[in-house]
Amino acid sequence: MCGIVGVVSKAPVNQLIYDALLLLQHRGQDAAGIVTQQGRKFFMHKAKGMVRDIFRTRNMRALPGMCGLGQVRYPTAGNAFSEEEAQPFYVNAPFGLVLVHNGNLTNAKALAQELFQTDHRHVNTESDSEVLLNVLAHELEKVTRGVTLKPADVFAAVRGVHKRVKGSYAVVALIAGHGLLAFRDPHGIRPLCLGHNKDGGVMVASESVTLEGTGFEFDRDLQPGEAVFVDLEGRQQFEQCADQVSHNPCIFEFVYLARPDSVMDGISVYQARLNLGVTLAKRVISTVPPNEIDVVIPIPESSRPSAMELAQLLGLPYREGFVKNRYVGRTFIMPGQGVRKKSVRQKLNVIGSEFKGRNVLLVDDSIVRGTTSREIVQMARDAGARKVYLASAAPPVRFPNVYGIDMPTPGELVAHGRTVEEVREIIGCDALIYQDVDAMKQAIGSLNPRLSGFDASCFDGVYVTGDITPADIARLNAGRDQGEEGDEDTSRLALPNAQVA
Ligand SMILES: O=P(O)(O)OC[C@H]1O[C@H](OP(=O)(O)OP(=O)(O)O)[C@H](O)[C@@H]1O
Ligand SMILES: NC(=O)CC[C@H](N)C(=O)O
Ligand SMILES: [Mg+2]
Repeated sequence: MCGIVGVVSKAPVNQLIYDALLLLQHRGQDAAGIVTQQGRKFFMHKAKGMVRDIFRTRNMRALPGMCGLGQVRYPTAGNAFSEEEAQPFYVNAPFGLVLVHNGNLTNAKALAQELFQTDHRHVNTESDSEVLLNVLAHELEKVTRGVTLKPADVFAAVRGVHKRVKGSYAVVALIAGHGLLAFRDPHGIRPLCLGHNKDGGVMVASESVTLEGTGFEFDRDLQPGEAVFVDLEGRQQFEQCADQVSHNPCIFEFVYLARPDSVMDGISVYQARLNLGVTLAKRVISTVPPNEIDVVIPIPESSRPSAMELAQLLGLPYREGFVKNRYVGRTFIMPGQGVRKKSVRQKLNVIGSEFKGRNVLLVDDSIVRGTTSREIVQMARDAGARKVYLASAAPPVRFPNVYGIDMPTPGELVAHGRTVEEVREIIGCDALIYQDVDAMKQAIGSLNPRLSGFDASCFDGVYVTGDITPADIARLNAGRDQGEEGDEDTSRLALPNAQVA
């Protein structure tokens, strides 16, 4: 999951896109970039790091124009350390195109070959997003003649993209001198919504909080397979460009990725997390009698709504036992296990008095590699807790994700091939309570019965785009360079977060 945004406005957009990217920072901490367009010319600045570190005043001044797009990157393909794989990507023909992408293509390797051999296009990085841009460029080239461009041509090109590309993709692109294009994959796995402001501006963004936080009004989510073309006057045209669609948003967005103040595909992320707390409370009762629990403590940040609701239902006190250092970013989306492990201790510290002599129920939104839980349980014990119980608002993460969440190999998932009891032993808690897969789907799905279902592949192993084989997973993972503990690169990557202070 990355965060993407695009704007067509009647005023300069550089500051607006910067502000939008700050509101999307939780979706990607590794790199960021902005492109603006003035006349037929694009202006770009992109680099590794957090938004605040990348854009200095001189960079902002060099981004003129009244339309543009931006991205914050959380790498799930190619090389996490390569500055060249930061987005946006640019190709010069046809017209001049720039693109930002949230998602992950599952056939990027085959497409890259095809682009080279058949379409005679050169892809210069390992990024699937650069492949996607070149497929779009090729499809656009096929349907256009001369230098004029009609929305119908753009939609025909998106049709071509849907036919060739597999996986998940929410996309925003600029076509030089013509306008902004945005589209969503036919399963609607990754989010994308649209809004307007009172000055005639149009914005597309990954999350509704981006619109709200920048003075835009939310109009609607883009539908799976649908594309919108916004010309430079702000006129919008929509078209369904996929032959077959289903609506299966990624359930992990509601569990962890998105901000709780966003509404996605008709579902309030906050309400989804409250509902998960309700169903988790039922699981807790059947495992640990509530009178054996003295206090419920959330593991900040994302678990708070679920923990709060759970505590209220069980009639238990809800207390803050961990203080988060706000200058350390989200640990799960950091590349490299070494950085992640170190960051949990840097990020969270105990308030000892909440633990001493008590039986505590810690609540997290999810347990993925177990990095956070292992450290946290030990910290609770060191602070004098008598019993440490742990509850997860999501079910065990047992399968790799191929749609834009960085959990590519089964081996790194603490619950893969293990029973709950085996995971409990590894984490070192006295009882481990997981959410149930169907209860999770019901808790969130009940908030929008019109959905076809969810992509819940990391929990149930069902891949909504069709069968993903172990060979596909191995192929998608090959070439990933995420660094290992002690790598020079990984320690370097920890710096931007520390420097934000
Ligand atoms: O089992 P793990 O591999 O450790 O991953 C799961 C943890 O990572 C996330 O926290 P993170 O610190 O990224 O973000 P948050 O502050 O939003 O909770 C998530 O909320 C869990 O706490
Ligand atoms: N998580 C994402 O959406 C990442 C987009 C793209 N696959 C990249 O690695 O840059
Ligand atoms: Mg967390």
